[in-house]
Amino acid sequence: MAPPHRTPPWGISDQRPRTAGPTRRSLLAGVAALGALGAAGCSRVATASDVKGGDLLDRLRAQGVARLGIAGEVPFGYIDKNGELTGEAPELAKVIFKRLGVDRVQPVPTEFGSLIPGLASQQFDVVAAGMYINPDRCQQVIFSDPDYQMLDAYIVRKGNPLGLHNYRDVVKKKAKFATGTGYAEIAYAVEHGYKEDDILIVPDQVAGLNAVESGRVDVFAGTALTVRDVVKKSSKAEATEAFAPLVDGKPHVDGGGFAFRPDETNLRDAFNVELQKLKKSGELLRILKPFGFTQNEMTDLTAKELCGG
Ligand SMILES: CC1=N[C@H](C(=O)O)[C@@H](O)CN1
Repeated sequence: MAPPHRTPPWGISDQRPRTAGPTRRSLLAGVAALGALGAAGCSRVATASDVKGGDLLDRLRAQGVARLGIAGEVPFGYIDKNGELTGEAPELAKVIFKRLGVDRVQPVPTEFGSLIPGLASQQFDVVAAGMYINPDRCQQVIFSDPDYQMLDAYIVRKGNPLGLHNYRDVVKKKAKFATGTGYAEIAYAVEHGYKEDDILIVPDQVAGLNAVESGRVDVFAGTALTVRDVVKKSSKAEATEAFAPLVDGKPHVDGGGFAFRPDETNLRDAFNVELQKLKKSGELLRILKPFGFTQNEMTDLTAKELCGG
């Protein structure tokens, strides 16, 4: 097999004709021209390479694009049937990044459980998947304030034959339980006494629906909006009423937001300022409404509160 093509280091064993690339003289002329522009008082838009390694927001502005980690979950972040990036989180991110001077966003799809590792390993700049903000995740990433609040629901077989309405029912009735990779619902089931090794972890809500329809499991847990959406086309399964899982014995309402790498506080803070403006003006609800969000999902909770103070 031929070895992969490598660009040789500049000037060393470069086989291209010398006329193809810039000569030392033309490079110096370019530098001189830029200097002259500066001296004449003309400003130049910074390019990505100018701000390499600096503040992420400066870099994104220079690049003109922010990469969003999404998990193919309707209605939070997904590619629609026309191949377009959409969902509550990407649509909100588009508006906020534009206001921050970043013209475009670009999707990087992955599984939900790979969002935090993908963010940490620079696969994307921000997680825009409606991720719930909780103390465990706050050890690994920093969050914007939540843009919505949410309850959970289950996918069950039509008629809900085992009568599963919350995690206590699941444990009591020894139901076969599934949820998605990396989902917060794993910890909720465990908190209620379900053995972690007995949980079937599937890649996403569509696989969860299939598992319920085929009888491999009795129940799949997800956000109320995710579950409601995915059962729409099923003749064999339905969504339960939304409910609040118990955390430390008390009903818990989740809040979802955007996750950033721990040292990107500048970007997170700038993002929060714009998010708060959208909350105040009511634009936030207008952006989220097409995805099934209502006034009930609007929240004043903060990331600090959800991270545990
Ligand atoms: C939007 C979303 N939130 C939950 C979580 O953050 O774990 C999971 O249900 C996966 N999807």
